[in-house]
Amino acid sequence: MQVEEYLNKIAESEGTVHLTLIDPASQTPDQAAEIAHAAALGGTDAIMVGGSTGAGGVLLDQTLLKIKERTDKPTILFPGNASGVSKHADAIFFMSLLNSRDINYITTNQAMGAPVVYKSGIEPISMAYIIIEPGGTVGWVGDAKLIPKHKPELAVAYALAGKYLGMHYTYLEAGSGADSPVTPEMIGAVKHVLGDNKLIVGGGIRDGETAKMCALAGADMIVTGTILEESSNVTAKIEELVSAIKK
Ligand SMILES: CC(C)=CCC/C(C)=C/CC/C(C)=C/CC/C(C)=C/COP(=O)(O)OP(=O)(O)O
Ligand SMILES: O=P(O)(O)OC[C@@H](O)CO
Ligand SMILES: [Mg+2]
Repeated sequence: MQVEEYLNKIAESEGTVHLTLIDPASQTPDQAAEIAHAAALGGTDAIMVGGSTGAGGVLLDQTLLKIKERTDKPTILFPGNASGVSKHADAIFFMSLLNSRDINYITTNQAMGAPVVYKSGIEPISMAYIIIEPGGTVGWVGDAKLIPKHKPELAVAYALAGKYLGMHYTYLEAGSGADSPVTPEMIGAVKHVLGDNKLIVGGGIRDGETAKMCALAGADMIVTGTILEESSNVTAKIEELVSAIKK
């Protein structure tokens, strides 16, 4: 089954998907594989692999190969640029940073990466990637015109643009390690206009309560990365997050 279909079925049947983000630049490939294995034991639905700086090439390939040895969960590339493409993944969030000022993050990296995706046969999942205040590393690297935290109507405008451009998924990104996630108001307003299109929320989600708030507000999928890099018991942390968001 295609990864996009797999994720949609979980969102529709279990309420919300949990996605584990692993940044290849944050640990060795073996350590990344252990995190992925522990996350799978905790009930995560898929493993996203990507980072905004230095997460491409051999390190990315090795990280994906080691993860594949330790879990059968699908691996989905979360690319920081065209070097974030690898044939060793199952799928790629083929994303455009819609509120970027820099064409390289709107279409150029995508055009440079597309032939590699085509040749590798990995599954592209189209995505509108929208950066919300504070934005973190990705907001700086992607030169985003940050959407104010308390202006849901601006996020709605970009989400609708992505939908009308044919992008299947919409990602509201507060930035890795953000001190607080996107607000429930913004999540609800965006999900309302998306209808069946899936909404992903990530950035600053550290516990089950916050994840539940995002899910109840309308998020179809929740991403956590930093908290797992910092956690001494990844399986327990994932169990906390998953039990909070599943029906
Ligand atoms: C589809 C293709 C081939 C490329 C898309 C390229 C785009 C649009 C990238 C968006 C901008 C960007 C830099 C995205 C990176 C996404 C990501 C992995 C963010 C998390 O970055 P971390 O490296 O974890 O942040 P910290 O360094 O703060 O932990
Ligand atoms: O690292 P955290 O804060 O969990 O954010 C996950 C993802 O949204 C980062 O791009
Ligand atoms: Mg990171």
